[in-house]
Amino acid sequence: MELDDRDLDSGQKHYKHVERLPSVVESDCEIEKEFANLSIMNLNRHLAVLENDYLYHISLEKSERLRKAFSDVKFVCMGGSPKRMHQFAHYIKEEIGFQLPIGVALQNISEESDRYAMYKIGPVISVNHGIGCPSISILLNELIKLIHYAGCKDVTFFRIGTCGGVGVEPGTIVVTSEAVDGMFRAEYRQIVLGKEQVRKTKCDEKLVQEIVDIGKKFENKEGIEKVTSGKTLCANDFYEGQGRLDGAFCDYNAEEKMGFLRKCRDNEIKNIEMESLCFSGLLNYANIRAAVICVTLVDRLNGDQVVSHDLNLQFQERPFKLVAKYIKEQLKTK
Ligand SMILES: O=P(O)(O)O[C@@H]1C[C@H](O)[C@@H](CO)O1
Ligand SMILES: O=c1cc[nH]c(=O)[nH]1
Repeated sequence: MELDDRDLDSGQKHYKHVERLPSVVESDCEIEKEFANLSIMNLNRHLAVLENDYLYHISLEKSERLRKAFSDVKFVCMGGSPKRMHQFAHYIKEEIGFQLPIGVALQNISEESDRYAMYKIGPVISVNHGIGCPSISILLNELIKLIHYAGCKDVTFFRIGTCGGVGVEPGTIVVTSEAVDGMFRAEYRQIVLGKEQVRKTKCDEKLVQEIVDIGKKFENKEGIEKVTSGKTLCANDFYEGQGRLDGAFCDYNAEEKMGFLRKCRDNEIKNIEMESLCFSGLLNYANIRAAVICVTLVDRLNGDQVVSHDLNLQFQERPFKLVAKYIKEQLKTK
C-alpha cells in the first residue's frame, strides 16, 4: 500500500488504517499495535518506527513507565509563566481533592530540561508554555506525543492566560471563538520545507459554549467575573506586533494605532495575546478538544501599559477558577 499525502485543506486524515511505512518498518503488526486505539488525527507516521523517543524539552522518554504514569491524563492546562502554573497545580489539587502520598510534595516533572515546568495532579497536567507561538509549538509537539505514547483517551487542552482587551473592561475573561493573525485570518501559518503550511484555528463551538455557560452560572460568585466569548488576535510580539506606542520601535502614529484597534473591535476581536493561533491550529489539526481562556489586563482602547500590581495577580486567577469548575463537572461524569 502506498502512503497517501496528507490533506492539508481539510486537515482531517485519520490514521485508523495505518499505511505501510517505507522499508525501515519490520512488520505491519508493529505499526498496527502502535496506532491501535488512536484518536489523535494526522499524527506523524514516522513515530510508529521510532524505537526510542526522548521528549527533550520536558525531559521524558517513551517507555512503559511513562505509559503507566500518564495514562489517566484527561486535562492539560497551559499558561505562560512557570510560577502561575505551579500555583494552578496547587489550586486544582485542592479543587479536585487530589491527595499526594504523605510526605510527598508536587514535583516539577520537567525540572531537568529547565525549559518548562510541568506538574501532574491526578488526571490534570499543569504546564507553562513560555511566550509566543514557537515556544508553545515545541511544547505542544511533545505533549501530544506524550498523551499518544501514554495511550490517553479523550483529553482536553486549555490555555489559561492573560491578554490585552479590546473594548472590554480589565478583568474580563475572554473564551476564544477563533484565533486570528494580524491580517485577521483564522489560520496558523508555518514555513515547512520552504512552503507555507496553513492550519485552521476556529475553536470547538460546543466547548466554548459549555465554558461560557459555566462562567455565566458562576458570574460574580467565587471570583469568576465577566465572562464573554469572541475572536482573539494572536500577535508575534507584545509591542509593535500589538500596535503599542511604548515599544523600543514604532513607525506609526497614535491615530494609526487607534484606527487598527477600532478595526479589531469592529471585526469582533475582543482580545490580543501571543499563543492562541498555534494552540488552536495544532490541536484542531490533531482533533484534540481545546479552549483558550484569557483574562484581560488592560483595555487597549484606553492605553498600552500593563502595570504590575496586585490586581493583575487576582485577575490571573479568574481563568483558573473557571477551568477548575469545568474540570470538576467533567470529572463527575467520568
Ligand atoms: O499566558 P500568558 O499570560 O503568558 O500570555 C500572555 C501572552 C504572552 O505570552 C505574554 C505577554 O506578556 O502574556
Ligand atoms: O496586552 C497584553 C497583555 C498581556 N498579554 C499580551 O500579549 N498582551
